Amino acid sequence: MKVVKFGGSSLATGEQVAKVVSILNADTERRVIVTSAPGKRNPTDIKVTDLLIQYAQCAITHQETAPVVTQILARYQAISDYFDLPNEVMIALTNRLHNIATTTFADNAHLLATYKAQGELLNAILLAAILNQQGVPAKFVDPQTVGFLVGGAPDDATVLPMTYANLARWTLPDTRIVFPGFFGYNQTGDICTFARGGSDITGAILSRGLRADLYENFTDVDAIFTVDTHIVPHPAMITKMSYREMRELSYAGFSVFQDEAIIPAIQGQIPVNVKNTNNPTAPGTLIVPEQFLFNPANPITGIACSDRFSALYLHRYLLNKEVGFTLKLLEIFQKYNLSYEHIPSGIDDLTIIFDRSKLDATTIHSLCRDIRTTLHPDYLEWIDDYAIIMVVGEGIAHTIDTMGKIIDSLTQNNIAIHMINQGASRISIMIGTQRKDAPAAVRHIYDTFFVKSEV
Ligand SMILES: Nc1ncnc2c1ncn2[C@@H]1O[C@H](COP(=O)(O)OP(=O)(O)O)[C@@H](O)[C@H]1O
Ligand SMILES: N[C@@H](CC(=O)OP(=O)(O)O)C(=O)O
Repeated sequence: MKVVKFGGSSLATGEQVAKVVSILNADTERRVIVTSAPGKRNPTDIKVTDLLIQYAQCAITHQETAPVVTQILARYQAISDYFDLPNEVMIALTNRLHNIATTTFADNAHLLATYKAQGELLNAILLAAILNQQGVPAKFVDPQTVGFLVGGAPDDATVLPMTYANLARWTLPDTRIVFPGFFGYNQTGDICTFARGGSDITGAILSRGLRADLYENFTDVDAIFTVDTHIVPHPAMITKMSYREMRELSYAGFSVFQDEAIIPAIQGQIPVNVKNTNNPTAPGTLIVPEQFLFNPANPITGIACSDRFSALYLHRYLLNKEVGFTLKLLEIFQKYNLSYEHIPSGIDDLTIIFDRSKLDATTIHSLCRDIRTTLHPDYLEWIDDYAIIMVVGEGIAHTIDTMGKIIDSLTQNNIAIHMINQGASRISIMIGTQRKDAPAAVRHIYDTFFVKSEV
């Protein structure tokens, strides 16, 4: 049995949904289908999830909601019209979208989560109707009815362990299942969503819970590329990679697969196949456990780059001899309810790397003030202009010259390295640079390890 997730790009229009129907028709093992909300139809389009956020914001601020509701419904109507579905389907979707406006929520965070989740929910109802009309018996399943339970923040949920027990008890019907991605229910029955891109997580949870043979993740590219195509045009494709390579690369910028989604797949040892809805016979990228031989000719699988980080640099002589310095620092972070991403350190220096999206200017200001007064560093600098490049490959642990080659490729091209750290995982090397230097740095590293690209 396969769990198949279709991303927003695969469900954005009637034409795309028709491709989804053929993909399902081509393989009866594709039993559990996870939907995203309709995504962008062109680069300037707005995803339905973003329209739903606007809808929620209008509701919270008591502004008129009719224009955005019309825009959202038009997206589903266009798909419904493509298949000439009976009116009842759109009436049901319209009622659901209007009904949430009359629901009472514990707070605005829960309101926002419920509004956002409608994108995948309505799309799952619509897709089930389309499949039935196209002769593929299918049933919409609400996550609540099978005990798909989550905890944590309403907009950043995590799956509860009992979900797996609930899924193990579920006997799948003979029809296909259409299951909305991106959200679950907490134990008080409120909708909570995963982080953005989280339909990938739903697919991985279902794959593990239902012990699928394969988790197919359909998107709009033939495979996962070795590097961002905006930086290197026509890069090499990754045919096979390990779970932990995917985890590191998605964390550092490969947005094609949500970075938390690999975890349930690892726990269940479910292989993941990223494939293209627009070219379904292409083999795509297979993500599997690490027990396969790496290519000795190239230890690198991919190079990711992200500028969503900031760094706090601290210098104090004899830091290495001072007991409790890092503990006090971590206590300050705890006071601010702040998690950090990495802490590379030297004898007298410490750099703490944060996810910039979790911090505002006021917090940064008072955090730095607290550190100065509590820890008296000789030098403290907040570095907003920070990019991280992650060079990832199972082969890194088996070679001795990879780090040297990376450093050479950057220094020979006058790119200043602010931080370099061979990850504790032994399969990644992290490099901090100024943001402006990051794309060129990625290109030079790529050209060192892969066939030179056309620029
Ligand atoms: N290394 C990479 N390989 C392939 N695609 C990538 C990579 N990094 C980022 N992407 C982007 O991920 C997109 C697919 O992910 P996403 O937009 O979430 O798709 P979906 O709508 O299917 O969920 C691709 O169109 C591409 O722009
Ligand atoms: N629709 C949600 C969840 C998701 O996974 O979407 P997509 O499959 O289009 O990345 C979002 O936009 O975040």
